[in-house]
Amino acid sequence: MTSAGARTTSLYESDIERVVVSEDEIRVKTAELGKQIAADYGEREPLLVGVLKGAVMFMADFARAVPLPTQLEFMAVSSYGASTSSSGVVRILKDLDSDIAGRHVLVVEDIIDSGLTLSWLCRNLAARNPASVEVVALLRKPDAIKVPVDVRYVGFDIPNEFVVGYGLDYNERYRDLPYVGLLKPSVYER
Ligand SMILES: O=P(O)(O)OC[C@H]1O[C@H](OP(=O)(O)OP(=O)(O)O)[C@H](O)[C@@H]1O
Ligand code: HPA
Ligand SMILES: [Mg+2]
Repeated sequence: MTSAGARTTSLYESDIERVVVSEDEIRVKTAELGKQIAADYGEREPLLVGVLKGAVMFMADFARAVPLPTQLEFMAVSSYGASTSSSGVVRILKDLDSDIAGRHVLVVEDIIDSGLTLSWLCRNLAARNPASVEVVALLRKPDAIKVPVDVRYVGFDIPNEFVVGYGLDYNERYRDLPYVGLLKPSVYER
């Protein structure tokens, strides 16, 4: 029987130039980050804040890779819309369901590109009086950063190219691709 991952891969194959971070690399790194964070937090119970929609796959896998009791919250923000570059204007589409005052907040993000989304979000969360705010991001583009963001945990530094998969979209497509891949420019130049 063909696995769901294999089916998704073959459906999108002609749109992907190359794999940037493979399924195996994501799995191994997520386990490493989970262990490291558990060691760093010790007795402190993190409140994971996943940033919808991009972080949904990483959040689901990461939450199960942290050998600590965690709680899950989600925020939805959008700065990209249907474009491949950030508008710089961040909108809250869905806010947290609970009060984070006194909590150890760990923001879970799929990617830091310009840094605009996270720098805005960290300021927004810090204003709610949490005990701490840290960030774990699966991907970061060091050459694209426009505003500095203090990120404690990063999975992979990647080149400054538009990638899709594992939660990351182009025009709401490819989020279900099981790896992170480089989208052929011909797809967004269509
Ligand atoms: O560092 P930046 O340049 O701000 O880019 C990173 C952000 O952009 C993407 O979200 P997007 O706004 O596209 O929403 P989505 O997660 O729903 O795709 C991504 O998921 C990050 O949240
Ligand atoms: O490279 C990217 N791909 C998809 N979504 C994104 N949001 C910021 N950067 C990216
Ligand atoms: Mg997006």
